[in-house]
Amino acid sequence: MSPVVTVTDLTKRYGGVTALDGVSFSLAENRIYGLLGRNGAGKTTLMQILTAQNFATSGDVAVFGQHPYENERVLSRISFIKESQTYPSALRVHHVLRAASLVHPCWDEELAQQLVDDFRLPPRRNVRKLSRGMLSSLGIIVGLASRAPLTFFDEPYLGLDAVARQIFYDRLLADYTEHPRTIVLSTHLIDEVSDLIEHVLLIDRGRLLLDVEAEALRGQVLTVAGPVAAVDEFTRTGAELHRVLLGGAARATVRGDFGPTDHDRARALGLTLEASSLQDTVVRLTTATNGAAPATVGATSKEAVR
Ligand SMILES: Nc1ncnc2c1ncn2[C@@H]1O[C@H](COP(=O)(O)OP(=O)(O)OP(=O)(O)O)[C@@H](O)[C@H]1O
Repeated sequence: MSPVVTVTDLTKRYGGVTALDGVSFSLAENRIYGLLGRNGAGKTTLMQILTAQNFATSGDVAVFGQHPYENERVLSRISFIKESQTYPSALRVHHVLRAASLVHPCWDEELAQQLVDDFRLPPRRNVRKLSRGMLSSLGIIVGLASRAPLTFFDEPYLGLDAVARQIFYDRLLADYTEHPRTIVLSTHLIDEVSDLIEHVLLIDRGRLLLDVEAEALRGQVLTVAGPVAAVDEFTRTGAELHRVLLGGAARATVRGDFGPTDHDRARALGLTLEASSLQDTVVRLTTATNGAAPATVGATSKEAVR
């Protein structure tokens, strides 16, 4: 099946700032992607280019097999929900939903109304009078009810409380299960979405660090803990990303091609072994690339980054 998005050697420079640096990947049909990375990594720039709201400096993008710029056939199949979306101040909530229904051919009005109830949005309230979280809810409703074959959520939940965020995750998963499509979710709340994400794209300083199935990643990055000598022995077979020393004990995050025999090996060495959380993996990978020098710590809670 041909990819929904193909990005080839994409570079974007803003003057002296390289926001994207030779990025290549593709997005398959009917998957949920997590687009992750630290502040300033280049995530928004990438989504802007894919949705024709920004220009590449070099490289190619194809969306549904075509260039997205001024391409109505492509753009009508995309929904892009941004952090801090603004609306013309004269509009009320129901006006925004009506306008969105006109530009998104797959719009589902019943779903939109159900989400308005779920998020307790007052339909007749002027958008200027919505709270910060209510504005985010409105964006999320547009993103879900548009049912676009390619949907981008760029940090969609500024100001949204924990209950509303959970409603978003639940409704997204339920609707995606019934109406599969390609969804790209960019977020810093990695733990909250780790069960939703099927494929991870991790960007760091404009470069693609990871392009991997979430399930495969879970087996590749492990946290191993126990006596220092035993941890040293175990980590010989992987790339160590991070270590904490506590007296004679160590806790290390290690990346490698691990299998069942490694779990037996850890047990034989008297070590505990567990899969790192997605958030921990992202933190370790994006701090390990700083090239920070290893440090030694005593029996404190301070961390030594390798
Ligand atoms: N219009 C612009 N002019 C100059 N530099 C820009 C512009 N837009 C973005 N940048 C820079 O490009 C880099 C990538 O920014 P971008 O907004 O894509 O990152 P991000 O991963 O979305 O960050 P965040 O998670 O903080 O939203 C940053 O260094 C940013 O300062």
